[in-house]
Amino acid sequence: MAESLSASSDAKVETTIPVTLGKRSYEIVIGENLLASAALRLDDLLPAARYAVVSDENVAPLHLADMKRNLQEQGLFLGEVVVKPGEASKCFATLETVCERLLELGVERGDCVIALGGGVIGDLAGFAASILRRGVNLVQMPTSLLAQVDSSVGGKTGIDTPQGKNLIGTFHQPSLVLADLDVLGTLPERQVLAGYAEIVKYGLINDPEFFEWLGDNWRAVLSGEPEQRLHAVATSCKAKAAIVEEDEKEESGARALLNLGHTFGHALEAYAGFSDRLLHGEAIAIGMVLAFRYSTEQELCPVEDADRVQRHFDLVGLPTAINHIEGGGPSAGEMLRLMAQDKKVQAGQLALVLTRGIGGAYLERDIDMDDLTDFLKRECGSQ
Ligand SMILES: NC(=O)c1ccc[n+]([C@@H]2O[C@H](COP(=O)([O-])OP(=O)(O)OC[C@H]3O[C@@H](n4cnc5c(N)ncnc54)[C@H](O)[C@@H]3O)[C@@H](O)[C@H]2O)c1
Ligand SMILES: O=C(O)C(=O)C[C@@H](O)[C@H](O)[C@H](O)COP(=O)(O)O
Ligand SMILES: [Zn+2]
Repeated sequence: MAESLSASSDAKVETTIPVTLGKRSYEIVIGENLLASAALRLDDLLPAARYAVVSDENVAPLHLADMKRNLQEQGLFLGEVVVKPGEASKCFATLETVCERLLELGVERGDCVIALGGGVIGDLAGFAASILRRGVNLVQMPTSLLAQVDSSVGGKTGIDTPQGKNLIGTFHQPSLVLADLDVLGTLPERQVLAGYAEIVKYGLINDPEFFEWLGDNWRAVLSGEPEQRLHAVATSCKAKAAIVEEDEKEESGARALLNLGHTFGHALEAYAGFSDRLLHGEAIAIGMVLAFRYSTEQELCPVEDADRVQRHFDLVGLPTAINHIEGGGPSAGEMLRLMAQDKKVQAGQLALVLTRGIGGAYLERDIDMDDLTDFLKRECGSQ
């Protein structure tokens, strides 16, 4: 295991990963029992701040109490905003409710919003924090596997609109990420699998050894074996931190690699109405398989690699084809219309993260739209 583990005072393991971004640098702390002791860390980090927690109706009853009590004891707790769970909360209406409630609680410029939840809460509360009084502090306390390995790191915040995914948002880096592995114990199995898709993504982008390791250890990662879970979360966070450090605002193309599978996946999520019909991790599992299959058709990627990726997702129980979507998927035409909203589009030209094989992702701006249309007609099983 590559990450350095250190025993904290109560002999729990934890590892800290720095994200080095000049004045916006912060740490990702991954370990056990972190939420209960969060108040102490926060006091060291932002000594003058008070805290308002944004969470959802699933997470708050399970995981808010200890942290809230700690903060209350020190007179640092401003209050909580609890929204409905699920992707549908990443919308203007919920953003408005969250912002207004945070203002009513008296969150000031020097105060801090804590995002306690999955990626939906991280993106929504992060966005609210970035626009409230033109920007207040943010601490990410991710409670889903997906949020611990991806969404809590890197500063992308936002909401969805009917036009597409994450089309309204900001870059707003957190001051700290506290990924408490214990809280994953209450996460439903379907959500664990969805988070696993983003873990596999790091292997597929540029780390074939990690993909290999996941091939041997996926059961332990999914079932929550502490050593393997920690290794998977820490490897993912290190990989994401390195890319974000290189290209914080997705300008050079390096960060776009984190979008492997997402141009297809986001279009599928929009088609499914940003609902439980298709979770983000499920959509990007299908999207990554499509990116590999299209790369194979373009004679960029060995067919064995594309087959291996699909077999791995099939084996773990993630969807791997458009017709796996509950209720059916979009037509090729609908897919292309939704993909055209992707934020990587420049001068109307679609860009895709393609691959030369496992670990060989790259950003391709020269997409042959006839080839892509033919590919999608076959994948969608329709015009
Ligand atoms: N900002 C980024 O860089 C980034 C990266 C990846 C994904 N995302 C976004 O993240 C979102 C997906 O995140 P997600 O998969 O965490 O979804 P989510 O926030 O909807 O959480 C998944 C479900 O699990 C529940 N939950 C969360 N933690 C729990 C726990 N410990 N115990 C019990 N239930 C728990 C939630 O209430 C929800 O029902 C998408 O909107 C996606 O676009 C953002
Ligand atoms: O952090 C990034 O950069 C990513 O692309 C990570 C993705 O997993 C994540 O889903 C992100 O929200 C997608 O970003 P978007 O800019 O395509 O909306
Ligand atoms: Zn994603």
